[in-house]
Amino acid sequence: MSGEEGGTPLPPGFAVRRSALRLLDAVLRKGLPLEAALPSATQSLDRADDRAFAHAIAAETLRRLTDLDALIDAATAKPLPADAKARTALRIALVQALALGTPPHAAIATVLPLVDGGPRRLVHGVFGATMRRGATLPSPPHLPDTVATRWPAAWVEPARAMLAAPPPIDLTLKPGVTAPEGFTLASGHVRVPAGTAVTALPGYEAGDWWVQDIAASLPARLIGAGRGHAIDLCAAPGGKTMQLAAAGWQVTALDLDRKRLDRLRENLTRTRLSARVVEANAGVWLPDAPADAVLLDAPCSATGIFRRHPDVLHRARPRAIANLAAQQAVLLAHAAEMVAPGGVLVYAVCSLERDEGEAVADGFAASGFVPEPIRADELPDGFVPDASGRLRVAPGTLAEAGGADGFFVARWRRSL
Ligand SMILES: C[S@@+](CC[C@H](N)C(=O)[O-])C[C@H]1O[C@@H](n2cnc3c(N)ncnc32)[C@H](O)[C@@H]1O
Repeated sequence: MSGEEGGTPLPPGFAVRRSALRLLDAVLRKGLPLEAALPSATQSLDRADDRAFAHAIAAETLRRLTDLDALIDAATAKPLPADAKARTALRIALVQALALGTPPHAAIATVLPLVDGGPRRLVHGVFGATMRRGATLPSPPHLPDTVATRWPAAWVEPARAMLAAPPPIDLTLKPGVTAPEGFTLASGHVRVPAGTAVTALPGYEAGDWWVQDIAASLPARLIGAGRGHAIDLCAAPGGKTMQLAAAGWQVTALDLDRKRLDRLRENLTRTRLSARVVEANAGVWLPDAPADAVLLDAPCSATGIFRRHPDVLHRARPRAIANLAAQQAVLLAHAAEMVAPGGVLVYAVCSLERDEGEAVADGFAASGFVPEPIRADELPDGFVPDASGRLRVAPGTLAEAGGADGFFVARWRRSL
């Protein structure tokens, strides 16, 4: 037994489920990223494997939330409120029994102490009825209705398929290094299978490469090689900074998050690359002299990385997207002030939301800037610019090779 509550012994494993419930509460009620909620939601768990299991339960629940809720709603006469503790407890019990291989008796016994009285009887009854009728979870999972109706219809089935499969891991290589064994989608790139322990791969200690989805490597690829000054705005943890430094630029890497900048510095140290690191707000800071290239990888809803972080599908609500879009427009206008005549400006977001991508680029109107259309021959096979020379990486891209994160990239040149 793992303790007592009100004189009743608690079953082993209860504390893990309580942490999973706290994680789901943090994401679904408070709108926090799952990763950010981990330290406080799992602080009562001493063992790393318990913390990892609580994380896995919460992540799988978020991946399958729409289908879990459909099972719960099918078994309740009156729908439970979205934020009812009984609904969250049921989600945790059902996801374990139907997706994570936990024996049903353990799945229910470990969540029942999360709820009292009537709700406890309800959780017990709904779980039992659902299991007795042999319910299963569909594969691939369904997207939340809000997302499925907001995204273009053609994205929905490819996105569901992406949600079903663990994503492969992409490595960006420093020029001239010997690549670890893997599949190559572009020059300077290797794809290794999902779940690979990357720190054990050859070249990790030597800093020959870093983890970066192929789509995330495109904004810096579209700046190319150069000898001048490049400013990487919103740079941490430094994937694009390392690309630019490896491509010959003198890089200024700026971010306002000190902890993420520490990770950027660690990444530079491991890869033996260099950049000037600045802790500042990209909406306020200005360089001493304008730069030859400015890359703005703006803060966004991150819906493009939903297959690694399914919480984004539930946190990207319309108001949050509108607020981010307003912030992105301000940051882009300020970034333009940092570009020297003749220099290049690249805007990128790992978002699948039109409002954060195409609409922000449409609204950019700094004088002296002309669009520099992205050409198909600048992109790895499988990526195609749109008719106006901007790049939308949508669900379904590279589907046969394991997919790619969602991204939007636009490019301008300062003519004067
Ligand atoms: C999409 S992530 C950047 C990923 C990074 N470019 C890379 O390739 O590794 C967005 C970053 O923006 C930073 N950020 C958010 N608002 C900012 C602001 N106003 N000024 C500077 N950095 C900001 C966040 O701390 C976060 O590190």
